[in-house]
Amino acid sequence: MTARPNAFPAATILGYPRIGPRRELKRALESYWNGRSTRDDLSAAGRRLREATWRRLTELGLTAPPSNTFSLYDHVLDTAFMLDAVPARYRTADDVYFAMARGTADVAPLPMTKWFDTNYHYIVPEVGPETVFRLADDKPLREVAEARELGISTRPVLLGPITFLLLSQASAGSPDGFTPLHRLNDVLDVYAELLTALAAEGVDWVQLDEPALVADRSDEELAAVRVAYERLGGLSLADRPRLFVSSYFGELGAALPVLAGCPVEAIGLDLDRGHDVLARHDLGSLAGKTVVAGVVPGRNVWRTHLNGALEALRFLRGKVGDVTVSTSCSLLHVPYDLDAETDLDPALRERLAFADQKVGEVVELARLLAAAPDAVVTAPPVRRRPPAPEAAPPAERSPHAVRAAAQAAHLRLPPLPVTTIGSFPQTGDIRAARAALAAGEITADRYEELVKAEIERAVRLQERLGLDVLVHGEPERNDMVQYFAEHLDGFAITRHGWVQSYGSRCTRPPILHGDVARPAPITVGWARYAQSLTDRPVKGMLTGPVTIVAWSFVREDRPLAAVFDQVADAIRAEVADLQTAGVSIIQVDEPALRELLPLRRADQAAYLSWAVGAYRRATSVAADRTQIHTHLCYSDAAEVLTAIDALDADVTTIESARSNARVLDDPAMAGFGRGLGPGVYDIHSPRVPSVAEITELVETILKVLPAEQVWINPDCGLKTRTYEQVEAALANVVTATAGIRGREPQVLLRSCDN
Ligand code: MET
Ligand SMILES: [Zn+2]
Repeated sequence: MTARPNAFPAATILGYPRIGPRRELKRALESYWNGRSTRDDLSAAGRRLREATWRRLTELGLTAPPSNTFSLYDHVLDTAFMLDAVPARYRTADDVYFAMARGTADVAPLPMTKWFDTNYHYIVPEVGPETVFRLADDKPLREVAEARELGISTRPVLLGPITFLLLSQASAGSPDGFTPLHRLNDVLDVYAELLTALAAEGVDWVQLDEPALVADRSDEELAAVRVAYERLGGLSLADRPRLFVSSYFGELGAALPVLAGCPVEAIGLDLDRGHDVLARHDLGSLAGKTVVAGVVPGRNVWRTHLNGALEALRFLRGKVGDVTVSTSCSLLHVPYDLDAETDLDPALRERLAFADQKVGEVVELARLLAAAPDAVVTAPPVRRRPPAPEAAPPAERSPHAVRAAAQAAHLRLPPLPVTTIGSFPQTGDIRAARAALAAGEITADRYEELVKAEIERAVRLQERLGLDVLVHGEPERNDMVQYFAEHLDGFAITRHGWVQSYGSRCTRPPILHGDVARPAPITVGWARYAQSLTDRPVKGMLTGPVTIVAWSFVREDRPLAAVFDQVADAIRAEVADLQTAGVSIIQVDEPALRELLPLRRADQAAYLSWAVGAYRRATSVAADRTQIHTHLCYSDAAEVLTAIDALDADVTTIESARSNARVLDDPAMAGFGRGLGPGVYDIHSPRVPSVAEITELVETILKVLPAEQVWINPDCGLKTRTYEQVEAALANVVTATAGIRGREPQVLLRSCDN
């Protein structure tokens, strides 16, 4: 790869994981938060990780690797901090940055939400008319200098101004009609200052990430894109580095001609998700710019089909001239290195590429592209997608009214039944037992005894507190998806495949690589044991097909809809077996229903119909008198309410305590015709809600929903809480419910309870 002066490197990546190959950052953060180390220790840990990353990327063949892709918590938070968008209430905290991320004893943290359609979560900045922007932190410059000391020049990566503002929320008290985008000009002042400072440091190129441009954008937003990049690109090349605006997670759509018309030197296209862009007639408008072609998928763990990628690169080169090989997005969303996975089946390993292998792929593709400079592909390469399967119509259950009557007669529950979402606290003992089993230090029989003891503890507690529908507490599960993946054919589990979810939190997504099937019942033994301990109904507890797929790395050689159906069939077999074992209530959780929702509205209906189809396929084997529950964790359920409704579960539990049941203000919510349990206990906080608070919340709910539809439950599972907190909180939930039942018995009496 010979460098032309000021040319963009021939191969690059948009970003790299930062948590550390052995989760070093997680350890460093947690030790700092627990007061076991200093801020300096934490900074030193960060420096070591950055150094290791730049050295590794250089060794793998990248020139000018990206910098400023590291973050102590989140890159959106870093951007807010850098621009001094720090709400006043955090300014007096000892550590302002972490106060915004995690809150303090006095102030709640900024909200956190999902980064587009990934499992990464970012901190939502707050921007108001009063925010005074200034360049308050020089992190991008510091990282450039730090790398240079190692003899490595880097390309700093910044979150673009448009995406930053579109992801921000208006601060409380902003006037009606205000949106953060109204502050664009002020934010651009700071970006301009930063660009000038970077140029003074000798930086050649800077990357501005604008993933928000792959979602539907209004004319006003597109106009803002033009304003931003005419302004920044309009700076003279003495005062700024060359600008590379990267888009990812989909196609640029209407933003493509806008960006193409701006004085920026390079534009990044996601050719994995946005492969169809190759057929666009306006690609020629990119001539004269460097096109950074994201042909190596950054979001999955599969090897790239090098021939197909090369064909796309050659076609693009024929259209636009200067082409660089890249990943489709940052590699933040994949594990570091396949070489660490020595236990994986070699045949599967052959098919996989983690971050380091993907770096190898971009380098190899750049070599192949350069090796035949005249090779041009003239017709846009079409991606050979596997054919869509025949859509099998979802099997139907009887109408809800019929089921409700059968269930009422069978279950004979009191009005406002009290239940929980599934998990009880995961004690240190049960985690230790699982580790001991994995290490071969205890036998499977001993492990079973320990799990049974935990189940009994949870069941006895629920009986003593007076809950109406019990759970077994899920002590046997390390994670609600991994547990099922470990028991189904077609999945592999990695050892070190951690991916950052937020802050210090990581998940290890299973790899769904083959045909999914259930070789044997998974949960039936535990469910049967739990039910044998009590006369009250104990819910069977399963993870739904959509969530299993959403939280795994999924094969791409079959259509997604077909994969959903296979997973659905496995769960359906489990539902059938639970039912045969005498379980009368089965909960099939779908907390990830919204996660795979496509970013563009036009694609959403098709996704929701597969997702809903898979859920119904999994649950429609339930007899009328078997009550199907589902659980979703978020409060803005209204967004996918039609889909939730279409799941056709008999009872749906959602989060609502955190938002004071505001979820019910949505008019759509009032039309929801089946059982609904808006959470009355916020399990995300160690606080124990009082009887009065819970009573008030239930009363708010009863103003909107007919009492015979209402269930009383926490917001989500209890696994992250302690037994002490859970016992106190659930006791208050039961007391509050009993008070309300006592007060309004006639209203609450169910027609079937005569
Ligand atoms: C993220 S939703 C969690 C549902 C699961 N049944 C639990 O209680 O833990
Ligand atoms: Zn939940």
